[in-house]
Amino acid sequence: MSAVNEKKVAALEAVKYIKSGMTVGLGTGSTAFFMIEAIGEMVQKGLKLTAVATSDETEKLAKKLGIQVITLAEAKRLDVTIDGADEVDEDFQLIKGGGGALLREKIVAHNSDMNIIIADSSKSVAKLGKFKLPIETIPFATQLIIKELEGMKLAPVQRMRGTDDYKTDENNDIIDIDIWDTDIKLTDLEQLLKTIPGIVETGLFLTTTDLVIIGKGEEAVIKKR
Ligand SMILES: O=C(CO)[C@H](O)[C@H](O)COP(=O)(O)O
Repeated sequence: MSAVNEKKVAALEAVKYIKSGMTVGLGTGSTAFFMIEAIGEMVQKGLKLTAVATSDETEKLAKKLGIQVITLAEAKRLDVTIDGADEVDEDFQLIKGGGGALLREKIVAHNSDMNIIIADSSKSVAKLGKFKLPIETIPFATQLIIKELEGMKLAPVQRMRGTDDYKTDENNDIIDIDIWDTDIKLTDLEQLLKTIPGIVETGLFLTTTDLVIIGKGEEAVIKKR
């Protein structure tokens, strides 16, 4: 079965956790797309919910499908957030940010009572780091941060869109780094990166995930923390 179908299988399983009256965090990316589409259908059939979007793209899609989108401040707290991931390991640790929405995604995850990650089977890994870890930086500091990360042997590469710097919804930059060979523990690496002024957020989501739903063939494999 194709990755696209596995994404859909995982998404359709995840929306079963949504109940009427909930405030739901909507993730970003091609897997989250199927979840948002399914929630749109549920809303059209009469389900009442409010949603907080993790990116401008998600907000646009949700509104188009008739989902009521509110701000995080209005929501105060979310019942459940469903989002994709670039990699997920056996300890519920993730790399996210391939789609560049890591900052809002991490804020929304932090403010959710339950976080469900949906992914196709290729995202399930024994060890994080084949996927380059995205970090979001303030443009004022980006070039100096790149130099610092080079010194840490993390092979930083600034993300581009064509010939322009890639920009996040917050108008920040993304630097993708290679953590595969680092012997620094992930929790320490996360802390270390956050001590560098100008790094706003990293794509390491180490503690927020409660449930992982992997589409494997026609089946949804559910893993609970
Ligand atoms: O973190 C993300 C966006 O910032 C996405 O969840 C991640 O990139 C996975 O995307 P996709 O479902 O398209 O593979």
